[in-house]
Amino acid sequence: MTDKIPVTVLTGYLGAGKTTLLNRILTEDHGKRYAVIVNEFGEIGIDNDLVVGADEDVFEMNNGCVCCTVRGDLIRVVSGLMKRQRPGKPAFDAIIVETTGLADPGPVAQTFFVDEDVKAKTRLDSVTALVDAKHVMARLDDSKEAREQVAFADRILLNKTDLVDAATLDAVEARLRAMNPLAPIVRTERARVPLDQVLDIGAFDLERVVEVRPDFVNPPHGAEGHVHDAHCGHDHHDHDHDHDHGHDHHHGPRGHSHGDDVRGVALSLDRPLDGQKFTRWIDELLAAKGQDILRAKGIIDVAGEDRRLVFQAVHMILEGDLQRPWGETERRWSRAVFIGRDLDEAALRAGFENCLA
Ligand SMILES: Nc1nc2c(ncn2[C@@H]2O[C@H](COP(=O)(O)OP(=O)(O)OP(=O)(O)O)[C@@H](O)[C@H]2O)c(=O)[nH]1
Repeated sequence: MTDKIPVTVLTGYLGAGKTTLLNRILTEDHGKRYAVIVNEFGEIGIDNDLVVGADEDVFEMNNGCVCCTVRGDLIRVVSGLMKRQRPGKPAFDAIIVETTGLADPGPVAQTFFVDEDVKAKTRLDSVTALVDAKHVMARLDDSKEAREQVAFADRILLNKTDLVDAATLDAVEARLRAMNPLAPIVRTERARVPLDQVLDIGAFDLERVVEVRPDFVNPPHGAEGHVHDAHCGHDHHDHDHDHDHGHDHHHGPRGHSHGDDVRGVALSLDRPLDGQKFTRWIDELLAAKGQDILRAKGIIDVAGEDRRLVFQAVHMILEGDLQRPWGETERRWSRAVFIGRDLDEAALRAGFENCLA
């Protein structure tokens, strides 16, 4: 048991603070080597690039959504990791999986029980959910995924405590507690938490999960959560995406929709943008449409600037700063992703292109 590599799954709605926690873990002086698996939205690779020191230890699942294709991806990535070795021991001390904000963590957790190879070498240590204290109430009302994430967690970090008052925090905590009576709730700002409270805590409780979801370890073919394996008689990676997974989303060529109306729009440009124009555009856009924009983020090539402008938004709350310089051989380009309801892709694209220097 103890020589199995612990796996921590980070879940939480769009913008709750998963990457913030991940970066905290990776920068802390712990002498451990972590393999990090991130879910990438579409092909433009923003998330991977926002993980500090993103290097050979960060692995991508390229699909932005944890439907069965990504579970296949996850099995492939984890199996690959297990084959690596340091002298006398595995190549990594632990694995951290950051799921997308729109994912139900159940299928990801399931991967560590269903695939024999993965099961033999890893142990699911915990599913930790990040919660955005400011926005979570509305999301618990309107998003099934947000509710699943809270219900499924072994540990909850009630994050962004700086953005709300004490009464709101108490109300949020009471609601989380009602949805998940067992998971300890830790209040955090910028996901600041002692790492021994989130890593290697042995919190995942299969019995509890099986009580809530009896099919957890062995969902039937065709059911949500089913993992295709050798017994299915078809190749997992090649199957057609249009068939019915028993849940309600599909992937388009650019956008990605989830549930009825939440979708993503990815934009990119190979020419530099005018920094002032871009700032004005994003400010005005969030002021006008911030209710519908659940999440926006991007890395911008600003004309006349050597550093990368990174912006992040959760609804109307925008943060942006100039971060590290572009590398000598790095491709300089601007990428942005918007995830929300009723997004007007053509208008977003036109607005973005209007910012060209
Ligand atoms: N005010 C405040 N902002 C925070 C806190 N934690 C994170 N943020 C900001 O919230 C935004 C989203 O944080 P991320 O860590 O990228 O969130 P995420 O869950 O990884 O987002 P997705 O992967 O897109 O779902 C960023 O701008 C963070 O700087 C906090 O405690 N307080």
